[in-house]
Amino acid sequence: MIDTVFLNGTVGAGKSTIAAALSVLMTESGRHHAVIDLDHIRRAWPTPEGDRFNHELELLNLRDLVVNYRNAGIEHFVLAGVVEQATEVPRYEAALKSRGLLLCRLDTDGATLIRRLSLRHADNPTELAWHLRRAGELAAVLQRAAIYHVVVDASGDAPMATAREVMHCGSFYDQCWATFAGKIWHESEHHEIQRTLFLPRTSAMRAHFDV
Ligand SMILES: Nc1ncnc2c1ncn2[C@@H]1O[C@H](COP(=O)(O)OS(=O)(=O)O)[C@@H](OP(=O)(O)O)[C@H]1O
Ligand SMILES: Nc1ncnc2c1ncn2[C@@H]1O[C@H](COP(=O)(O)OP(=O)(O)O)[C@@H](O)[C@H]1O
Repeated sequence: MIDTVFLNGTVGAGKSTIAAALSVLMTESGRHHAVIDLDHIRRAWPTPEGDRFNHELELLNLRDLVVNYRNAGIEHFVLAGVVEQATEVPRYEAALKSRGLLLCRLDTDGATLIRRLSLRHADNPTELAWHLRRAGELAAVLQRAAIYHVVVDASGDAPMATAREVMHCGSFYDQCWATFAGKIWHESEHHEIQRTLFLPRTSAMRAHFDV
């Protein structure tokens, strides 16, 4: 059973924005949940050598936060962050004590990414240049790694619509989680499974998750 949605994606893809929109949907459907923006719990300086994004500190912080959230009755988590390698997924699951983590990659087209980042970093050209460069670099890394359960297009201007699409996908995977035991599909397998399993998605998901 899925209790966590991890929004993965390149810099500026819309992870934080869609996480906030998912929180609205989860509130409306009565799910006790917490949103954790992983950027916020790894921001510290200096960073250890060989871990420029403070990944290890992020996982330690996550583990401790989750204890508090769970003690407070939280059962579902929405994470916004970056997973570059499949080997990191079980580490997140362990930190969260998750019974099912849906890894959702948000894809945003290049022109939209540039527009969003240019707005977000309008006051700092150095920051803008860093984020634009890293956005392209990380998008390529994530494409190559091809680790996800679902990919959702986040180029649109309506975050709630994108969040609904994520929820629909989550519902679909919830229904076949026992069969696939959370397996993350690589690109080739994914297309095969999409052909056979994505067909009942619309009606099954809508019935379950529509808000
Ligand atoms: N591997 C990996 N792990 C974590 N984060 C990653 C990674 N690669 C890139 N990013 C993205 O880098 C962006 C820079 O983060 P910050 O501006 O917070 O700077 S800093 O990391 O604190 O120095 C920030 O971009 P945004 O997603 O736009 O916020 C991070 O998400
Ligand atoms: N659907 C959207 N429509 C319009 N602007 C968006 C949308 N999604 C994100 N943005 C804007 O784009 C920028 C990057 O989004 P953000 O959620 O911060 O991405 P990430 O967390 O992946 O870096 C932000 O300034 C945000 O307000």
